[in-house]
Amino acid sequence: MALSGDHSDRGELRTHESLDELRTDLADYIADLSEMSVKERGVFAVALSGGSLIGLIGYLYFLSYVCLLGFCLIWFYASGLHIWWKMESRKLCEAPYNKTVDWAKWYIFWADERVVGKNHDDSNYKLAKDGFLSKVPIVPSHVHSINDSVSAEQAADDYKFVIRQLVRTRVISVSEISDCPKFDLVLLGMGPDGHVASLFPNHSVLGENDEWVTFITDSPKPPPERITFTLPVINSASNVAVVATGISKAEALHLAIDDVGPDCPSLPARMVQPTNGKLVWFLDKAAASKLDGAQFSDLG
Ligand SMILES: O=C(O)[C@H](O)[C@@H](O)[C@H](O)[C@H](O)COP(=O)(O)O
Repeated sequence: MALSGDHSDRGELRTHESLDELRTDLADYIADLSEMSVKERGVFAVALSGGSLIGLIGYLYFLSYVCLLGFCLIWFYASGLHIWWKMESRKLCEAPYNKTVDWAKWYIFWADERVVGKNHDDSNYKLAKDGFLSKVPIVPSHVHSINDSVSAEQAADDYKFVIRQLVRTRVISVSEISDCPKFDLVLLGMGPDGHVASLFPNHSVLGENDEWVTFITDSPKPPPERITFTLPVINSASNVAVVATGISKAEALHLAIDDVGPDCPSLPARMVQPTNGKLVWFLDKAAASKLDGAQFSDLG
């Protein structure tokens, strides 16, 4: 059973009993936004991040290897668990969404990317391609990954250029308030330190207000070289979803969401505050365990 509630100005909280439930709710949420955006604008421009998020909308590639080893798969089927799993969980790349979502209208971007080759195991593009993009009929030319053959600085510049072209042609909308691109949806994970995209605590990049996309070469989470959307771009989106699961995220979520006074104003996850858009947090019970004051109500 999912619990949902608004948390003052920190957006809507959706806390789930299990990852299967979270997956299904996230898939419904994204499918609904896609439908609305295609109806209104004819397209759906979505920015992905890396990390466990992709495993929740698609598959984590390494799981295939595990299953290929045989034991897990045989046990899974022999025990009948697969029937329960199919009933409880729906992923965005599976039925019914693989048929009902208008994939041809999707445009894919990355809110952050590691500056490595596209075939490198650290690549967020590879993670998304293997686990999600290759499972649904998205038009290959609508997938905008970074230039992986140049420096981090150049890759950020090139990505800005690509985004600017697509803002001109209105594939990506533009914010009425700033001149920032306005993505229909920015999907973020959150690290145990409260980082989102590649915006890390106490990093100077948090103060970058002029650029749409910037780069870092000293990421505390490897690999060190990354490009990232800046806060003004994330906060100009029509919808921002932060997906965080597991007990390791609990303290950072408390600092990002609860009323903690002036203690944590510069925690990156707390700085996610869409100006005109909607912020939704997708959590499991472990991640939500240190939140206080949340008014939950049954989603039914
Ligand atoms: O490329 C990256 O490293 C990510 O974009 C990063 O921001 C990630 O989303 C968080 O670190 C959460 O990752 P987990 O969900 O795996 O903890």
